[in-house]
Amino acid sequence: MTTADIAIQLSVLAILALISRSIYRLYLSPLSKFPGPWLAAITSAYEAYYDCFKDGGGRYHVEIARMHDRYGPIVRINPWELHIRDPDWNDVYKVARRASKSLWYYQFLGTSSNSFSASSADTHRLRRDAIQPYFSPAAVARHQPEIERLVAKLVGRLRALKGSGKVVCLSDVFRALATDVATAFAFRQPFGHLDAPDFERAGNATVRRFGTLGLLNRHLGGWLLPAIRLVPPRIAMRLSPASLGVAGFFKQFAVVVNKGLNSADEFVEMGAAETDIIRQILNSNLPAEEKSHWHIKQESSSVALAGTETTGSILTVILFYLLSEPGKGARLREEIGKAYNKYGRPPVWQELKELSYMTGVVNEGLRMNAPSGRLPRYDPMQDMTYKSWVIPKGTHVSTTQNDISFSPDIFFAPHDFLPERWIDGVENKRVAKYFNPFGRGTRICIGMEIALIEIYLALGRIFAPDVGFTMNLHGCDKKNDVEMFHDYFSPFPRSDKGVNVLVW
Ligand code: HEM
Repeated sequence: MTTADIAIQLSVLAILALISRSIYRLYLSPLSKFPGPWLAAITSAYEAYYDCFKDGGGRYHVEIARMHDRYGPIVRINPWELHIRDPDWNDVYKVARRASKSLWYYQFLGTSSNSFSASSADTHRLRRDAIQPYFSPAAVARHQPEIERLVAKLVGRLRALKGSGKVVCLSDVFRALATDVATAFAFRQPFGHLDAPDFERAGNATVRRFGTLGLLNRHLGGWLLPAIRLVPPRIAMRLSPASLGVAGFFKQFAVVVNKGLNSADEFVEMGAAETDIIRQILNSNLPAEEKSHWHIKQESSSVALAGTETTGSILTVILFYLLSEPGKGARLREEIGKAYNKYGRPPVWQELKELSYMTGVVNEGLRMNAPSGRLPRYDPMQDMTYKSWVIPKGTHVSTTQNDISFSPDIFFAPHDFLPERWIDGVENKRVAKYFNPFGRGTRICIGMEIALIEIYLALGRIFAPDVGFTMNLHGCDKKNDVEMFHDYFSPFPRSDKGVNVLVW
C-alpha cells in the first residue's frame, strides 16, 4: 500500500467519523429535541466563526439573539450547550444546586487552576474557601486608605493636565486605576500604571488582544495561551505583536508572584494587615498540590485580572454618559457637594453609597457594562427543567445577563443611561432580582466590595466641589466607543480608540 493509499483511507475514515458524529448530534443526542440551527447542533465551528472571525470576533451573542428571535426562549447553541433567554429562569445558578462551570467555555482564560475557572463545584469550594477571608469586609475595609490614595493620584494627574490641550484617554486612565487597585489589593504593591505618562496604554490594548486570543484558545482546545507563555519575546514579536503584548502581561504577573513567593519563607506570624494573597493561600488549609507555585500564580493573578477590565470599563462608561449629558454630571456634583457640606470633609465610601443619585449612576454603569459573557454551568447529578422541557443532567446551560439588563420588558428605555430609574423605591424593588452584574450563586464575584469602593470613591472625588477641573468629551461617540460590539467575556466597543477628553 502506498502513502497515497494510506492518506486516502485515513481521509475516508475521518469523513465517515464526522458524518456519524453529525448524525448522532443531530438525531440521537439527548439534546436533539431542542430547537436551534442544525449547523450549530453538529459543530462548534459554527460558534468559532462568530467568536473568532465575524466582524473582528466576539459576535456570537448577536447570533444567539437571532436564534432566540427565531426559535424561542430555549435554543441549542452548540453540540453540548443550551442557552435560555428568560429573565425569570435561574435554576442552574441556585446555591443549593452547586453546578459546575463549563471547562470548554472558560478555556478563554488559558487556565483552570484558579477559583474563577475551576470546573467542578467541589474544587471551586476548596479554592474559594481558601481566599474568602482575604475578601472579608474587615480585610477590604483595611484596604480602603490605599484605594483612596490611588484615586487621589488619579485626580492629581487629571488636574495636572488641566488646560494643557492634551487629549486624555479615560479608558486608559480608569484601567490604570483598576489595575493599581487590584494589584495593590492582591500583592500589597500596585503595578504603577497610574504613574505611567500614558497610563500604560499598551498594557490596556493588551487586554483587548487577550480577549481575541482567549476566544481562539477556547476553540483551539486550550493550547494557544499556555504556548504563548512559553514563547521567547523575539519569536512572539515575529509571530504576532498581539502575542508579544500578552506574553509580556503574563510575565509582569509572574515577576510579582515569584517575588512574593521568594519572600514567603520569611513569613512567620504576620499581622493580617501585612499579608497578601500569596501568603493567604500558603497559610490556608488547601492541600499541598493546591499550594504549588503554579497554582498560586494562577489564583493570585486571576484575582488581580478579574478586577481590572471590569471596574475600569464601567468607570469609563459612566464618565462618558455623565459628560455627554452634562445635566446628569451637574446633578451628581450637586449631590456630592451637599454631602461635603453635611460632613464638613470628603465623604467616605460608606457615606457616598447612601447618596441616591450617585447610587443610581453606579447601578446604571453596572447594568450597562457588566461582564457580557454568557455563564455556562452544568449539573452532573440532576436533570433540570425549563417550562415543559427536561434538560438532561450533564447538559451545559447558559444565560446572559445582558439579555436581562437590556430587556425593554424589565428596564424602560434600556439603552439610555437613566440613574433616576433606581431612585423610585417601588421600581427599585421590582428590578432588584434582575440586577446581577456580579454574577450569581456560589460563583458570584468575590471582589464586589472592592469594586464598589473604587467606583464610588473615584466618582466621589472626580465630581467633588473642590476638584478644580472639568472635562469635555473629545471626538468619541456612544455607538463606536462605548456600546458593546465585541463580547470577549467583558464587553468591548467596536473601536479601540477609547473615550477621550480634554481637561480644563
Ligand atoms: C465592577 C466590577 C466587577 C464586576 C462587574 C465583576 C463581575 C464578576 C462576575 C459576573 C463574576 C462571575 C463570573 C462567572 O460566573 O463566570 C465575577 C467573578 C469573580 N470576580 Fe469579579 N467583578 C468585578 C470586580 C472584581 C474585582 C475588583 C475583583 C478582585 C479584586 C474580582 C474578582 C473576581 C473573582 C476572583 C471571581 C471568581 C469568583 C469565583 O468563581 O469564586 N472582581 N466577577
